Amino acid sequence: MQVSDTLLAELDSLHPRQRTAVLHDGNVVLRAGPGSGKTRTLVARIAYVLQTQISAFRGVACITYTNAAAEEIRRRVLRSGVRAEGRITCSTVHAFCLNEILRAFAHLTGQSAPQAGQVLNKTATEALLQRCFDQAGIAEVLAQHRVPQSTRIRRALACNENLDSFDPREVQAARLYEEQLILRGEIDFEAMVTRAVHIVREHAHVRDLLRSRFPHLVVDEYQDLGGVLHELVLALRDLAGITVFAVGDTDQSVYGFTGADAKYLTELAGRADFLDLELEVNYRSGQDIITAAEAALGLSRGRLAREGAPPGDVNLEQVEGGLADHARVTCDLVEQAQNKGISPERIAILYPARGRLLDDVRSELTRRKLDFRHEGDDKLPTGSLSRFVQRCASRAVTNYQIHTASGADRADMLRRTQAPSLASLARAFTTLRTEAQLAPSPSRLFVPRALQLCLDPEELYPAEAPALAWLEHLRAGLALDEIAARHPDQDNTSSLDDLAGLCRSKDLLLQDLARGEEVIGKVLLATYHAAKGREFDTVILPGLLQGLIPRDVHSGKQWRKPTETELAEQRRTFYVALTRAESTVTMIVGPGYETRNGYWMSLGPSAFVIEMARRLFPDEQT
Ligand SMILES: Nc1ncnc2c1ncn2[C@@H]1O[C@H](COP(=O)(O)OP(=O)(O)OP(=O)(O)O)[C@@H](O)[C@H]1O
Repeated sequence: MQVSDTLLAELDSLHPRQRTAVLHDGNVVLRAGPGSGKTRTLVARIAYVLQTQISAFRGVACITYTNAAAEEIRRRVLRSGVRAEGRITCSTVHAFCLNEILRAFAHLTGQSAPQAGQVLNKTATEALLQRCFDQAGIAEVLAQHRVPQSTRIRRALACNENLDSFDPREVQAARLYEEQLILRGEIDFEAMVTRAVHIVREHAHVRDLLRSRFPHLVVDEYQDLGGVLHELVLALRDLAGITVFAVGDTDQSVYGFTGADAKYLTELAGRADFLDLELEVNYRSGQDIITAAEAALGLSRGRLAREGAPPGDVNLEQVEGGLADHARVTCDLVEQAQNKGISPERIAILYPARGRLLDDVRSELTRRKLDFRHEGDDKLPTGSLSRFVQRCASRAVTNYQIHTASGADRADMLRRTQAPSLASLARAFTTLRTEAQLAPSPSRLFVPRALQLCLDPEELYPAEAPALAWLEHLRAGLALDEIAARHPDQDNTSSLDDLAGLCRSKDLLLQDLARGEEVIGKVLLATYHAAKGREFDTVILPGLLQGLIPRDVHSGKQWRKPTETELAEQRRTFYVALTRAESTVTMIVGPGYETRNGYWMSLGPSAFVIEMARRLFPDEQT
């Protein structure tokens, strides 16, 4: 089979080791540091496999940590000139297990696929867990504060791991919870994976069907996925014979609190049937940034910047007062960067956790009229129906922009557009209807036609149009309420009403619904965790103060000092934040901070920054 020119050019531009990973005829583990091109290699691998290794009737399954990452990878594969629509299934592990295993094969295993409202949402999950906590006699802590811990226990149970380190009452609550799910015929996120593993292990014909549909499986951010996913990958590899391509970085493992463990990546890499490759070049950051980040991590990985890359700037700003000073300096730095011509979306302000620091930075940005987007504000409802609406909004905005552009720009915009295609929206719509067990549409053309009417630029819904009117149009045009009422995912049941409520109360514009669109022209304000996998020209890290990072951990009852393991994980999140920067990273330290209750904590700069400085400048007094 022939390789397209775009893919050939991409293969040519890769480092020989990246290329080896793409072309290897077998399982691969690619372990590499930040900015080393893991995602780029993964995208090239998917494109290469689709184009040359498998027939047009088969596809590649790609598992990512977030929906946003899944969408980004899908887009990048489509841009590589590969005819992949319908052949690439990019989703989170939960969506993969639910849609591609449980829903797809439930009927072959004597079980029924989840019915209306049987896939629990967050609120229902917490309520059920609370009942199990009550039954297990845990009165001193609310279950909603122990969800990550319960997840860890459930994962350990599913993998038959040692449970001695857990509170036996919480283990009992987790067991009760599992029993309740089965009794009630319900399923939640965690159970999707364990049940999928069970089905794959127990049913040979399911394995055969999975292998013929997806002879290749690609997994991103392997270090952040827990033991159950690892079991699934091993079952797909060893029992179903699916070829696996996994990428990850043990130094960027930051979800240990939910049971993720980088040891699974190491284990996979140690297997004889996997080619274990490492990449050493960091294509993102200058050498000074790389060296500083490794000093912060406390591990000398010896990674190198690409040849000829400027060294980058690593700055330390010291303020005299509290968090208001951090906010002021942060905004000064944003203004200076913008004055140098750096576009707002290439600047990120990253913070360790919500609290007064975030409040102060937010108010100062607003006061100075600096346009920013805080990830976490105005959160749109979760769930596949809400996501579908957002993707339609993205298409509608893009349609309008293309429609109103001049002839020459139009061709360029069509080439560069990241909005989902009509075909992929039609497919997502059909999937939603099928999942809701609604009759198929009257004709093959009905869906694209109905969608086109809702997204038609002649309707003149520009990016700045009020989102509510557009949403009502879409709801009616595609009878979305019918889906909401019958869909198994509780997340979908009220999401249309919730979306409409948000549009009304916050006067949202169409561009606010269009995923990704709103990032343009705005500085990003996000947590270290949310910045994972992304890159910016300039990164500003305010609030590097002892007590904020590293910070105490809430154990459900009270605050306590982090354990060694938790401390190491917090250090890795700081490392992740530092390594997002291409040219400049500025750390802001000071004598202390005031809490939301008004107490002054004078604990000085973060120990992570002090340790980093000591490693970088061993002869100087810090
Ligand atoms: N061979 C290469 N030549 C030039 N640039 C490259 C190469 N490989 C990757 N890059 C660029 O380096 C940057 C980082 O790549 P990518 O996001 O794939 O890295 P990553 O390993 O996934 O990073 P992280 O783990 O930090 O998320 C991107 O801008 C990418 O285009």
